[in-house]
Amino acid sequence: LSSFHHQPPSSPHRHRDRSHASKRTHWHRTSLHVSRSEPTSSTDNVSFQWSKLTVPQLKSQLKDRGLPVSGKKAELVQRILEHESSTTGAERPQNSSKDAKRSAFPPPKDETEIEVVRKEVKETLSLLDGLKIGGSESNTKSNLLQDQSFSTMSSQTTTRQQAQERRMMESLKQSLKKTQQKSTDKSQKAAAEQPRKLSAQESAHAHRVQGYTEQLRLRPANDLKEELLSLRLSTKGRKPDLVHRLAEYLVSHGDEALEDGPGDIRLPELTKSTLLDDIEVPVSFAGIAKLSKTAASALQQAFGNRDEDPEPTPIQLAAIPKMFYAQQSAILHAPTGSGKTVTFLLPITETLWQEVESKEVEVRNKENGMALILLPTRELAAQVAGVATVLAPPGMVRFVPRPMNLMNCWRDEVDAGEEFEYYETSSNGERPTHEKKYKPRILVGSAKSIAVSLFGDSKMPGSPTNKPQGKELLSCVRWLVMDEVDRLLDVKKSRTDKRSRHEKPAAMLSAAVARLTMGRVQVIAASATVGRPLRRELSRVLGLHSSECPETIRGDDDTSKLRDKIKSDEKHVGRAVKIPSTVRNYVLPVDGSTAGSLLTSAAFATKSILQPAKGESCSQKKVLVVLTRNCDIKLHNALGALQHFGIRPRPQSLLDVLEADGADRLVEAHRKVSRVEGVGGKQYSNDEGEGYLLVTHEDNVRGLHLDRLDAVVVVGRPGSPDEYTHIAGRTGRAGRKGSVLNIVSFEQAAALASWTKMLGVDFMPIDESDIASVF
Ligand SMILES: Nc1ncnc2c1ncn2[C@@H]1O[C@H](COP(=O)(O)OP(=O)(O)OP(=O)(O)O)[C@@H](O)[C@H]1O
Repeated sequence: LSSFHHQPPSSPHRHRDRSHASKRTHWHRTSLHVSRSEPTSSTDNVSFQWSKLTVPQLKSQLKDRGLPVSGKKAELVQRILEHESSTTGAERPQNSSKDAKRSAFPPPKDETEIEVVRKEVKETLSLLDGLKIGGSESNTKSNLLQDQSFSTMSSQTTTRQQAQERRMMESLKQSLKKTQQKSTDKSQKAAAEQPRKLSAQESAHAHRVQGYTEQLRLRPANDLKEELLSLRLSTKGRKPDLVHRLAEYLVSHGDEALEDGPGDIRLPELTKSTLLDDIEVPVSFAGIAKLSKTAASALQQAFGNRDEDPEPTPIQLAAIPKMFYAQQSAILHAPTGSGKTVTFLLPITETLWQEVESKEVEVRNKENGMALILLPTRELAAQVAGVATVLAPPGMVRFVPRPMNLMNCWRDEVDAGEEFEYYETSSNGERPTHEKKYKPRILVGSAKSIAVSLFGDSKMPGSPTNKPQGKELLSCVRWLVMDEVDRLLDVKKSRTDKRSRHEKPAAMLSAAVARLTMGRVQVIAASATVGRPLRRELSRVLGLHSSECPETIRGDDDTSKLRDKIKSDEKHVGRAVKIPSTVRNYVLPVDGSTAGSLLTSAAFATKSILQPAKGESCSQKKVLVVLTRNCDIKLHNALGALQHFGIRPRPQSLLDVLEADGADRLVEAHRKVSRVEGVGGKQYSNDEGEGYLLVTHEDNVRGLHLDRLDAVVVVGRPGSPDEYTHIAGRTGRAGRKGSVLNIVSFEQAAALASWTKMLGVDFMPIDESDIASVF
């Protein structure tokens, strides 16, 4: 033993020499066998041999030597080596059996060995378990695991057990080898079968699926699920499954599906109008809806000229047939000033004209179907009511300027009867017109006025309209229109945004209409800014599953190329609706972000824009100044400052201009500013050449049409890119040119520039001295 005390274990050729092992009664485990017959003097070899021991074995060795057992394996080995080398040279009582035992290559304790074996067995078993070896092995395993009381046995029993265990180990290893062999055989077989070549068609298919997969992988799983739902495909599985399912569908259903990029997967089957397939490509209003005489002449007068019929805008072309003939619900998504108002009004007014002219329809009052048109502001409601009045059968449009008893809409005029005759001073004031007038069928108002009229609010003890009558009224609704729908509903931009605790008036009204009509209502929503969150919210308030949300119909703004476009590609509809290309966007950065500095710059800039051209006594420009929420400037302060600078025409508040005492006067006043009278009837004299300067707040400009507006001066940065779209969209409407001048601080100018890509516009910096020449 003493000759071996510095010898580390040799390579563990287990059981090689059974007779030898059996002689060493205190060495039980093969893993620790050391061949005394092969001593080595090389230090490296010694270290190598020690390092072949497992950590528990090394620790046990250290313990035996009274050395610390902490540290990494290398440290343990090092510690033993150091100890061994120090003890080798040192004088020590060789005869002491205790020391001999300690310094000799250690006969480890039985327990340690047993622990080691147990660990090995466990590892092998788990390996086998992973390979799912059959019943006999698992039985062995359970037997083995049950038999765990090694440490308490006598050394003899332990030896016997260890021999038995060793045999089991051997058999387990054999099985392991066999299984491994089996699996390699299998994979070799599979590999041998593989080289079947894909046909050209199959590989093209695989290639296209791969292409789509790569694009779709970038989309969030929820978007993919939404698309799958809208296709009525299963949404089960993990994201790769969803991607593959969608990619397969897209490949088998045509490439148009991804024309707009994977960001907004649009599928031909869903966007294609089945109606348009049967109709010759229409380029006139008469082609897209059966026009009444009134509408035809109004549209001709407003949008046509002597030689040509009026052309519908892309959104009118895409949406009117679906809404009029197919009575389909829709979300109209088109740029500002693209004619969405006529798009949603025409299907309603033309259906009413048909009913009026039809002899079959007996009842011509609200029970036959009402239109409820909701707008975010009173002024916009007045504007829409003005257009509707021109297009609808006389008397059918009722504007709700403030909360009121809605039943008065009918009571005021006549208590009973289908229709009645009335005299109205014709618009040019020459002689009375003798016309039939019908009972109201179209209610137009701000969502708030109508909701308070029906449900009351915290300030009113009861609702102005009798509740059962209000319910009856809502159950008669056949068309529910929400213009500027993203403003009317509480649209959460992200899933983490919190919805306000109270429902918005439009949400309450739509939910009530959907409930009372049992979903038999044609919903038309419109805005220049429509996104997924809006569709989600709309589905929610209507009580629909997201797959049943009304189809989004889009129209781009290139009216001039309309005819060619439709002929070449009927299915294509532009994806992102952006600020019209006719609008130029300028930025005037201002030193300092205080209200005072912004206002002063705005006043100077407006004065420059309104400078009369050579030969003009006064400016003919039409300018709107919009005060954003974040500039924090009060309307009266802005008006005061502009007056102080002596700007001509005199600045006026937009709302004051539109404001009038009484509903009809409001509509009238609005007509004067907006020239919505252009749709039909006479032209109100708005002194073609005369310019104006209107000032208003960001919240009030949504949807308002100010005819021939040349420029919008935006003071401060609007709240969001969507808001900017709506503000800038007051100019450059219906194909006309327009300019927007943003008066912002340097920081805000940088923030504005970050919206460039999103809005699809270039913000051009401009110097104060260049404004007069550019505008
Ligand atoms: N087919 C047409 N041809 C020419 N002009 C049209 C046509 N249809 C509508 N217009 C005119 O375009 C202008 C803008 O229309 P409208 O107010 O409906 O825009 P909008 O799409 O509702 O815009 P916003 O999103 O700002 O509310 C109006 O003056 C309208 O009379």
